[in-house]
Amino acid sequence: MTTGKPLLAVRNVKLTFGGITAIKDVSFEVEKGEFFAIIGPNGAGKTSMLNVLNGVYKPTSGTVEFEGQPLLGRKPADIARLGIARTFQNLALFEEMTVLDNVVLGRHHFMKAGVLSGMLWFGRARREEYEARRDCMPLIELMGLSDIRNELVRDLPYGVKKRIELARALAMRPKLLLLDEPVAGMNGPETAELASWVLNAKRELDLTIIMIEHDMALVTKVADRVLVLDFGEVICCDKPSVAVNDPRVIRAYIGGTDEKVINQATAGLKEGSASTDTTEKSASDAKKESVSTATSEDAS
Ligand SMILES: Nc1ncnc2c1ncn2[C@@H]1O[C@H](COP(=O)(O)OP(=O)(O)OP(=O)(O)O)[C@@H](O)[C@H]1O
Repeated sequence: MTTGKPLLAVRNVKLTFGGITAIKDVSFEVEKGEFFAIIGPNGAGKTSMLNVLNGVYKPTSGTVEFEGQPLLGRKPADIARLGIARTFQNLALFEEMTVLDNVVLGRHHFMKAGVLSGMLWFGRARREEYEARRDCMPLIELMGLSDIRNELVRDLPYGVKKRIELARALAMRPKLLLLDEPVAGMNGPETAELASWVLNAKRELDLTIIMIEHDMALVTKVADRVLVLDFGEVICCDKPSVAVNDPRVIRAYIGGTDEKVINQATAGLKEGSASTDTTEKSASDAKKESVSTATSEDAS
């Protein structure tokens, strides 16, 4: 983690939809290199916040700065060009295209010829497409997708599809990666595996990450800090080990004050922070796998 100016500064952001206030006066900063999580009960304003950060929603008031530059008023594509990429809760891959083609799509906002002529494969588009494919190969290797790069996405398991989506976001060469519930719908081993790929990519590509996630076990394992929202307000912003002990956080999750229920909820929240062994081991395995893949491809 670095000191000095934050990579991202969100100040006094408010967002309303008609009579509904989704975000109320939210402020926080994210340092370069941080793994920052946003959690909170359903309807707390997490997705709305992510949509503000990548320009889909324009807040009613407040400011957002990325590397000292104002983000508000910019279109999502401009924000992507500045270095903020995003994955989605629901898979948004092209099932009838190959793994490589899907990842290359992440490069298209850098290309001048446009997606359609790129697909039709002529003129400048042909050269740009070739360069985009070449640029994506190290990422394909880093994400352990080399062996299946020419397979159709529709034939692949869900966990691999999530990894492809991650690779496509990385193809945008982001400085800040926004992850929207990356392990939603996954079981324990699938979650641990995807977490290892995310941590591997973060380390290798020097990324800063903001992740929305309901899985507290994952949050406590990977996040440096966690912002807890409830009804659009910040109720805690601290290390996961501190957040899971904060009575406001526990109350927000269980919606009551009964001592016995709070103790049970506390135990549940803390479970995730008990050990980091599985994720760290998997991350190191993932790294080894990607390095060995790259080595064997180089040799052939
Ligand atoms: N486009 C919209 N139009 C109207 N209301 C919206 C819109 N988007 C979000 N909201 C409202 O804003 C509030 C916050 O929603 P948001 O989706 O950001 O919460 P969340 O924390 O991401 O919830 P979940 O965990 O269920 O995804 C909710 O009351 C929601 O109904």
